[in-house]
Amino acid sequence: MSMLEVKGVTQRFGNLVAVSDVSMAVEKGELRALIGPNGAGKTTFFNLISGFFRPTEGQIFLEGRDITLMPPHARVRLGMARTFQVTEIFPELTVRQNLRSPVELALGLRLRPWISSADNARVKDRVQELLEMGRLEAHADRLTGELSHGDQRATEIMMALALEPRILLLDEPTAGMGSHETYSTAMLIRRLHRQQALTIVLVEHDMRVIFNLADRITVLAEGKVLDEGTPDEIAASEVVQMAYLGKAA
Ligand SMILES: Nc1ncnc2c1ncn2[C@@H]1O[C@H](COP(=O)(O)OP(=O)(O)OP(=O)(O)O)[C@@H](O)[C@H]1O
Repeated sequence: MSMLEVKGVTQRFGNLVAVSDVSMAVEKGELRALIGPNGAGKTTFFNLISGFFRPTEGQIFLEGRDITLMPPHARVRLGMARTFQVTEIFPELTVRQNLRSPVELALGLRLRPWISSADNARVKDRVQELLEMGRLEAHADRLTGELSHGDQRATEIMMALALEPRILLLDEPTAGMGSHETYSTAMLIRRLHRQQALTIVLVEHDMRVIFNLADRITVLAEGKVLDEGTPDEIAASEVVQMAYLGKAA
């Protein structure tokens, strides 16, 4: 059974068909990249997967369960976590404080009026583990808003990971970064993918990141799947070169 299966999904906005009859299956432990020119429908498709939009047509399954009509928070409970193009951290909190809430949520402690010292120790240990995994220990007690763009993004990715997702959706994780930060963010994603055997779907514009990280690539153009395959297959694909890279094969 696939981790994520999208069947014939269409999203219309009035007369505009942003996503048109798209199907895609992502297997457990796979890192799938979604690429396509501007306006191809990548963000819309991501919003459909994570539940921010309900498709006009089609169905979406998470580990065989129909989640098409499920709101985002219910998908989170089933193990789907997402980061956004614009980082969603609390800049006035430290990195450690930012990580605490999703850890409490994952441990089922979020709505408790008080937390026992044993539970508090569990939260602290898990936060520490996430800081280490994200290579953020040195910044743990700094205000997140004062960190570099790359470290803020790493914090956000670790906040998503704190929810112990089975599938992680990353929306342009290297957007707005210089080459050094892009590289370290790509390495973080690779480490998490390998060490945690995590299924990841990412939308990304940076071709080096995509071709270095992805197991498979789905290319969208004008709302449709233009091609799908391994990085080598996509690099050699004539339709992709014609439509996406804008040059003759
Ligand atoms: N909420 C909306 N209402 C109306 N039209 C929308 C909406 N969201 C997206 N669109 C349109 O749907 C099409 C696909 O947009 P989308 O943002 O999904 O593409 P994209 O591949 O993510 O582009 P980019 O790479 O520029 O982010 C575009 O023509 C866009 O203008």
